[in-house]
Amino acid sequence: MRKKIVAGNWKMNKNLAETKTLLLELKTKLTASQTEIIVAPTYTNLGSAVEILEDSSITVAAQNMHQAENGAYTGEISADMLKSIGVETVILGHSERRAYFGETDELLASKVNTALQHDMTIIFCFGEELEDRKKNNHFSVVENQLKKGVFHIAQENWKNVILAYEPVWAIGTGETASPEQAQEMHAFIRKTIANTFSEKVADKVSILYGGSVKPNNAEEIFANPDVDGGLIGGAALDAENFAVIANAI
Ligand SMILES: O=C[C@H](O)COP(=O)(O)O
Repeated sequence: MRKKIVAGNWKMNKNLAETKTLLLELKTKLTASQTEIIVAPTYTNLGSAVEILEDSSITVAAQNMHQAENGAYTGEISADMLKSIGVETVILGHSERRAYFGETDELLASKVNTALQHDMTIIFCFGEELEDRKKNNHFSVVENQLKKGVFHIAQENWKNVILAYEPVWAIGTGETASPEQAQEMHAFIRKTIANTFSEKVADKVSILYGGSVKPNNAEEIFANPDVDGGLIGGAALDAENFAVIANAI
């Protein structure tokens, strides 16, 4: 049985006080959830988030990390730093990191390696742009991102991998992939993993959908057999909305 996961990527939102308020609201609203819940506040609030969620089943992820162990990389955060405050999961490859911070497939492969060497769980994001879909290139773009970003991972390390398919045209736009488009792509991803590794790896890996998931569309997206949950942006910033989405699986 694959894990069902709903993760909230808070991006650059919520100061410390706001973070504490939202986390306390989530703790009260999500007590009965069977789904694995992950929240990714900004770096400055990760330590507080870990403390606040200590007695709950909600876990904390970082939104990014550097590939080096340590050194002269002003402004960067290492895997060891994250682990030292109790953060065991990291989002890598988000389209905003790729687009605004020049993160390439090669750089991401290196971050993936570092995170896995530290026994962290990665939420690896990828997805095509609107132009790719219009030209019917979306399958090859996604396959290429997977090949370059995660297909070098040793079979035994796939237990620490969560994939997040996020079509760039659906992120923060209010436009979402239709349930059919999401299922079609997720099935393609799973088949590609089965062909590259094994049916067992493909069956086990959770593939999340991200891109304008809201309380009113979560259920139909999550109902697809190859959609194992969601990576939620805007709607994760409100406890009520996030709880509805988390309970929609
Ligand atoms: O990481 C989350 C995704 O970028 C989705 O964001 P969104 O739900 O605001 O479209």
